[in-house]
Amino acid sequence: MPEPLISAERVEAATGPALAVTDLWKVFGPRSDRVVGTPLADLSRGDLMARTGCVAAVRDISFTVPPTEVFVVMGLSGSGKSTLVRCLTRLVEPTSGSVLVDGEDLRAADPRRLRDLRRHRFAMVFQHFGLLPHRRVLDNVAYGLEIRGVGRTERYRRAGEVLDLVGLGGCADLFPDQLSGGMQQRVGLGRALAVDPQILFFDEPFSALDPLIRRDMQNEVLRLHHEVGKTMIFITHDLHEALRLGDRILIMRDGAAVQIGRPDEVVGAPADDYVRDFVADVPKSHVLTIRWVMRPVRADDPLDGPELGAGVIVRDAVRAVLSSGAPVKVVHDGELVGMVDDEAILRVIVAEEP
Ligand SMILES: Nc1ncnc2c1ncn2[C@@H]1O[C@H](COP(=O)(O)OP(=O)(O)OP(=O)(O)O)[C@@H](O)[C@H]1O
Repeated sequence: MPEPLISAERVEAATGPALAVTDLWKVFGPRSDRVVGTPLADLSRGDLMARTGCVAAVRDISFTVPPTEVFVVMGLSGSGKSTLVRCLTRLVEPTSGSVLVDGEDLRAADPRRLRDLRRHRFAMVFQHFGLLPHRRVLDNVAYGLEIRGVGRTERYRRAGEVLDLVGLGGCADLFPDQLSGGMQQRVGLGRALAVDPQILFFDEPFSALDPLIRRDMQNEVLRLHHEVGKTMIFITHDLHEALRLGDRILIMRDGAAVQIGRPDEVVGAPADDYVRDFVADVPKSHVLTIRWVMRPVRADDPLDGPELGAGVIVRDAVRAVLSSGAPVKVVHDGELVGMVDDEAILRVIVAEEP
């Protein structure tokens, strides 16, 4: 029987985190193994370089990613995003720390096991699509299955299914250079999805696309995520992309994690001035939930007005709040947790006026 696009057993088996990263370091340079655990590790990047010639590309990072989460790693150029994500598949060897994939210690995997994991559990989507120019779109999508030894009929069947999923149903027989950049990246997405990976890694996949196509592709990722429910690790240097796609965002600076949080947490409670500056221009009403603008319930509050969930985005609550005669009740898990009135909503909207 052909494998389904998403294997149900795997979803059920994945009860723990899909990925657990603890105290991860990557130091490049001479005698890089002599930095972590010594006072050198506390030096700034510049001082460490001056003293030892080493770069701490990833500094003591820990996080876990539950199954099906979209986890975004965001930071400026040189902040260590690519190195971090490469450590998660051991394309770069971590200097210290641990990486567990579905509970399995990745650093303990021998080369054979590592190859197996890369073929069966991980898939990558890169900025430069990495398509095989002399192969048809269908063969490009089927490539990972071919490497796995899946028979021709089955891999074409599966590749055809995935092409439909990524909106390229009519393009199977074309060659990559007959497609636009956005379509080529859809092929890249299809190729990654075809192998039914446990974790999909995206390394700045849309940076080379123009803004409209880029937005299209972001929507495509959201749609596909909704349909296939994969765990996704997505690198970007674009805050807006991070806020649109991420269930949670890890913000990196000079190799370290400055903040890890949901988009509303990053915008509503920036961890420091660096993050505050980053999010200063974000339209708050597009990201903050009403939890961030509600006030405590007062004894004299009328409780017969409408109610909204605490997770509703402010922008989506404007009409309900402004058209209600009474303050709107904010509920979470069936409990009344606060009230939102016109004033709170208008304060957010007015603050966005240029
Ligand atoms: N192989 C390497 N050898 C030495 N230093 C490296 C190596 N790879 C990366 N670095 C350094 O590590 C730091 C982090 O680089 P990394 O590429 O991970 O950052 P990034 O946030 O992904 O940046 P970009 O968005 O420009 O790719 C940089 O200072 C970089 O010069």
